[in-house]
Amino acid sequence: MTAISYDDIVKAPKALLHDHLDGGLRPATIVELADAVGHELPETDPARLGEWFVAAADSGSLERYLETFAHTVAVMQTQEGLHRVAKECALDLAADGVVYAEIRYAPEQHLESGLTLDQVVDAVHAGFQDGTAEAAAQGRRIRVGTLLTAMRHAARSQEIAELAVRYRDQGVVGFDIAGAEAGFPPTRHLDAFEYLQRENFHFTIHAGEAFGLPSIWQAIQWCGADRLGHGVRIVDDITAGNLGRLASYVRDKRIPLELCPSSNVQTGAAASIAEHPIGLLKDLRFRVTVNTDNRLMSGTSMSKEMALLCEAFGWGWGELQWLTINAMKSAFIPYDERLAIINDEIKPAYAKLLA
Ligand SMILES: O=c1[nH]cnc2c1ncn2[C@@H]1O[C@H](CO)[C@@H](O)[C@H]1O
Ligand SMILES: [Zn+2]
Repeated sequence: MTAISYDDIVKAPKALLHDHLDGGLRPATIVELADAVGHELPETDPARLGEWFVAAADSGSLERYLETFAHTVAVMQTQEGLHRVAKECALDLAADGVVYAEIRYAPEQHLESGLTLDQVVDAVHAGFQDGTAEAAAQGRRIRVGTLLTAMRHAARSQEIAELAVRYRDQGVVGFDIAGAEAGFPPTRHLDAFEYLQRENFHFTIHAGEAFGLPSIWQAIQWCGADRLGHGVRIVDDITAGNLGRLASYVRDKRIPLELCPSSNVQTGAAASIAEHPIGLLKDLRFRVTVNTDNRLMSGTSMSKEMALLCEAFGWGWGELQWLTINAMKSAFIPYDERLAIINDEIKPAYAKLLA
């Protein structure tokens, strides 16, 4: 099999389920916005600032990785800042060949200058609308939905869950919790998850990234998560190819794993891409998806993550199609819309690549 080129991967349609809005800013935009609001940055040259983020996030600890977000969240406190970041996010993903994306952020982190939760969501959605329209005008079709995240150390999850449901017909497709995992089990937010289930709404939970099986078990069996954010530590329940009860449940129920290889290497959840459990989980036919998590902090993109996996595991178009269809099957938009993207866009494009 001939190796696939990075440029060809960029052109192939891709689907992205796990990407943080505040983890994907363009360095040059951070510099400009920080200047406007008087926020002090560790570097003011865009190229060096980009390198600073990757190096600082390359810490081996989720807690230290998360500290870098202070500099992105600081410049996302106005409607203009939020609008610009969302618009550029849609444009950057479209330019990378992403045709479907679910982008998450925590509205409660953007209230420091007096915006209301509704103003935050409205500004982000206007940005995504303008970004997708501009991408379409350039001949690139992308659909973007948002997930509203509640911070797991905070106590606003019920409020954010209600906000997500209120905006369900205006671009919000799901809910999530994020932040430091150890010490903050998902059951702290059980009320919010029970509310979302009664509303027939969708949610994913960051679990099994910096903490192991108990976190995954709670996310699924107590909270009812539709998908697992990361979930990579499910391998702790697999011994020499034999699945324990929790790993079996996750595989049998086809619970999607939102795996983020580069991010996991930075936070110490995996030693390297080549040693990342994604290889094993794919061979065992879990519902594996590939994601960027934070493009800025990992210096990555969907195409880069896929290229890294092709290089590490010898994967080709067959595997990339499988990952892409897995992601579309696991998306939070209605079934008929998912099917249309799979049948009208993904399958025809990969059929040509596979030919
Ligand atoms: O991989 C991750 N694990 C846990 N929390 C994360 C990760 N990436 C980002 N955030 C957190 O989610 C917030 C909202 O987007 C970010 O501000 C960051 O604190
Ligand atoms: Zn994440």
